[in-house]
Amino acid sequence: MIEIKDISKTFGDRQVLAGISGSFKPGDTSLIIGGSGTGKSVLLKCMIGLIKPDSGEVLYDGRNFLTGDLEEQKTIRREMGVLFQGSALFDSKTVLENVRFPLDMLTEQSEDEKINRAKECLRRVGLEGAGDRMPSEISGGMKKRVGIARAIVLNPKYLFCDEPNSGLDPLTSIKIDQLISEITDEYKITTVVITHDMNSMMEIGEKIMFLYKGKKLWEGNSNTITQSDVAELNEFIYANKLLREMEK
Ligand SMILES: Nc1ncnc2c1ncn2[C@@H]1O[C@H](COP(=O)(O)OP(=O)(O)OP(=O)(O)O)[C@@H](O)[C@H]1O
Repeated sequence: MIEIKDISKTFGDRQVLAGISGSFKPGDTSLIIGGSGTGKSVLLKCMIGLIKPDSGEVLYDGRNFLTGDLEEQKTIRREMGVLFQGSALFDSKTVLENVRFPLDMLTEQSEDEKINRAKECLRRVGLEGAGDRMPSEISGGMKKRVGIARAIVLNPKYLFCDEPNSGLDPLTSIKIDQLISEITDEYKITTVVITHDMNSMMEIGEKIMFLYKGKKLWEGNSNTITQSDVAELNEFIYANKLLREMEK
């Protein structure tokens, strides 16, 4: 379980996050949604320790990530998997080398153990046999899968995905969403996904948090999202639908 309490962040004279609180449960794929520039990525970065909030708390199963001692922070960091926007693969490494990279950096496992674990993760994301290929030789959807395999290679308790659907066609997007959701459920991971994608909201939104100008204006799930009486959320959904219609 991840709990965030009253997170605020200001850059210069611009307040980007204004007291955000909420919780995320194991086995749930929780979504953070909202328009461009509303603070989604900054919130995610505060949660994973890439940005220090001005105030507030981030608790990982009760452990305070921001004020805990360095050893504890390191332990929590090792329990996180992150799928970055654009997959962030190393172009000069093969698919298998990309997936085993966290094992090389953070474990003392033997060569065989690392190769076997990386292969196991590639198998889990449906890329068995693609280990020797280079990132430039595979599709965008496959790259996301490699990114997911790398994010789960250390068996994370917490998984963070920043716009996992960006740049993908609708069908591939759905498959990637399903994969993230299945893995979350299977390993009882606490997963937090930032997305703009309306399909994702309807398909995998077990918990959805809507941000608007740095504030949490609404919280619910895919069943309740279309019944909200929050005007800003309704506008966001409407704009999303319109965009989707125009793309057809
Ligand atoms: N390191 C930084 N320094 C200064 N301002 C920043 C920094 N990071 C983000 N911002 C600003 O904070 C605001 C929120 O940015 P953020 O990236 O969180 O938006 P977002 O909701 O993720 O948007 P998008 O969907 O377009 O990615 C933006 O105005 C951005 O310019």
